[in-house]
Amino acid sequence: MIVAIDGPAGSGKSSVSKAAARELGFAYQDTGAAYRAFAWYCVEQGVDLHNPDDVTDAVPGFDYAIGTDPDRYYVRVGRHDVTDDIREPRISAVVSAIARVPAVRERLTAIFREIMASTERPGIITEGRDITTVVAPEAPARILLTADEDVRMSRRSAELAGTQPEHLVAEQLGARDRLDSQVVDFMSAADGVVTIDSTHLTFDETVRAVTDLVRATMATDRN
Ligand SMILES: Nc1ncnc2c1ncn2[C@@H]1O[C@H](COP(=O)(O)OP(=O)(O)O)[C@@H](O)[C@H]1O
Ligand SMILES: Nc1ccn([C@@H]2O[C@H](COP(=O)(O)OP(=O)(O)O)[C@@H](O)[C@H]2O)c(=O)n1
Repeated sequence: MIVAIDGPAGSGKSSVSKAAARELGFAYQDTGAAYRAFAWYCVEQGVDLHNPDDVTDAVPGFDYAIGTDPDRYYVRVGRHDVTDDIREPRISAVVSAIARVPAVRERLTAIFREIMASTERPGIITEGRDITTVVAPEAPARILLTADEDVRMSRRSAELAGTQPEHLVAEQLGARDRLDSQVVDFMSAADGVVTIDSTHLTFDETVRAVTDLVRATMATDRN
């Protein structure tokens, strides 16, 4: 059972997908982590992030691993555990530049599909920006998770509490969404994609909306 979830930054994709996967006994795949890990790798290698040819040349050397057990999340590049490093503002600030390079999207999409195909659990929730439209458009359950921009910004500020001034977090989030929107459309639901708007929902209510939809889809599939 493949569950695809897309949405803008701070809409709750990672936290909600992880909690829903835990409840359903599913695996959880965070695809944004792969883009962040590739950005980290390019920075380490001294690649000019704004030169698409240089970024493309870095693709074959990218050795990536991610934990898909919602209780054992990790992200590795080669021998390096980059789980925390990829969340740093210096990576958030440059990830959109590498995410627009076609060779990067092609390679990462292939990795995402391999991970979905090899899960040993009864299902996997994969979340990102283009999962419902490009990576797994055939998934039986496809969700666009949204929330009003000011709500998303204050949730992300709360997560980063104290590490960065609130206005900076909001500016970076808005700038990243604008850049990312030039490459994939994650603000409107494609045909057959169910929108869950969490603006007025609690976290638990949002998780419930996802698990209810997945269970209903599984019940329909059985009949
Ligand atoms: N109703 C809600 N739905 C989703 N997330 C919520 C909600 N209320 C609060 N949050 C918090 O907002 C944050 C969303 O961040 P995250 O899951 O990283 O989003 P994304 O992966 O889309 O960037 C989390 O800290 C989450 O706990
Ligand atoms: N399927 C995806 C997932 C992420 N991304 C890119 O990866 C970046 C980081 O994604 P993320 O999901 O970790 O970002 P947050 O929403 O958690 O802040 C995004 O800003 C996009 O540039 C993408 O292009 N396609």
